[in-house]
Amino acid sequence: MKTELNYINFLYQTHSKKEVTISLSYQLFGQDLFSAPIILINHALTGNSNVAGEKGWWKQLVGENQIIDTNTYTVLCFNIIGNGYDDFLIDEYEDFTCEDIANIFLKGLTILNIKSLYALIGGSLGGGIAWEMIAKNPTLTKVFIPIACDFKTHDWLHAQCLVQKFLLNQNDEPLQKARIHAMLCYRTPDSLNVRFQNRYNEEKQCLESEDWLVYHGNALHQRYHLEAYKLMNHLLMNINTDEKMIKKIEAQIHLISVDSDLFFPAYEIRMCYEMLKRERRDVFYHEIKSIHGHDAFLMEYKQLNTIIKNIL
Ligand SMILES: CC(=O)SCCNC(=O)CCNC(=O)[C@H](O)C(C)(C)COP(=O)(O)OP(=O)(O)OC[C@H]1O[C@@H](n2cnc3c(N)ncnc32)[C@H](O)[C@@H]1OP(=O)(O)O
Ligand SMILES: N[C@@H](CCO)C(=O)O
Repeated sequence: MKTELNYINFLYQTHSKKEVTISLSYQLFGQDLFSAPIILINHALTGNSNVAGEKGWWKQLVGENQIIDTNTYTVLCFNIIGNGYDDFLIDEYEDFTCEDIANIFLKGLTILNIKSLYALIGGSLGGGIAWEMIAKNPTLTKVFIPIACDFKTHDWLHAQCLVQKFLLNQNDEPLQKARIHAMLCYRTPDSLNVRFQNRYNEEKQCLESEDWLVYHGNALHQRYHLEAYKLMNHLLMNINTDEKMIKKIEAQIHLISVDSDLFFPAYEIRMCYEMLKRERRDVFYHEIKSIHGHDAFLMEYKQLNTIIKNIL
């Protein structure tokens, strides 16, 4: 399996009219390019191009003999520029929109000479970027699987990202505090209450739920850059795919929601399904049942794997 980082360099003008030199990094897994069907996976908020293998963030889904089987497919994953995984960070993060990232990924595909994909899959923010990509190129892929995301950011998600922005722009442990707030949006009251049952950690003199939140704040602080988190939050806050264009998408579309997702509520994704269904036949809706909320797409692998196995 190939896991080294590769780079594509080009000039790009952002929607805000800034000329930037882009060094788009990516990883390939599985079969050699052009020898097998290509699946592009767009990573989620704090993910990266390392989707499979020992440290792969989606190794429960992608890899040898996994549902997205690298014995069968070429799996390609770009890093959202500025995510820091390739040591590249962006200070002026508000120069970029989700549409820019979609343009940059599409340009990357063109430079790699990839004219079409077998499947385009994205989770959360990665799914939002995938929506923007496919709206710009409706014939890009045969199968489109956006997971726990929608083609636009709705008000409640925008509001939570605004709180994230406030936390990220203050000086007292900005990344840790923002992550703690975000964890509450990725989960649900039931997820925490059922799991922790008000248990108290005598040694640490706090509730176990508090210790868990603090752990996740510190864990992200150790593995992630503040600048990258500001950018990802800004992108999540501004998914805004042109609704007229999504009706032109030619792919078979499989929308996957989580019934308890607070970020991208299942009813919003069902509304998108119903809108698309009025125009066409090959659109399908799947729902993960979980008490865990948005992060269920990183936890409920039995369900996710069954859904994706039946699609591919
Ligand atoms: C696309 C992407 O999301 S990128 C990468 C995947 N995402 C992340 O890593 C984001 C951060 N991680 C998470 O949100 C979660 O770990 C998930 C969604 C991957 C899994 O959630 P859960 O099943 O609830 O796992 P949980 O948060 O309890 O534990 C994860 C790890 O933290 C550790 N941990 C959790 N709470 C504590 C604590 N209070 N003290 C010490 N360690 C802790 C666990 O031991 C576990 O370690 P392990 O991975 O070495 O086994
Ligand atoms: N919890 C995941 C998904 C958020 O959408 C992450 O940190 O990337």
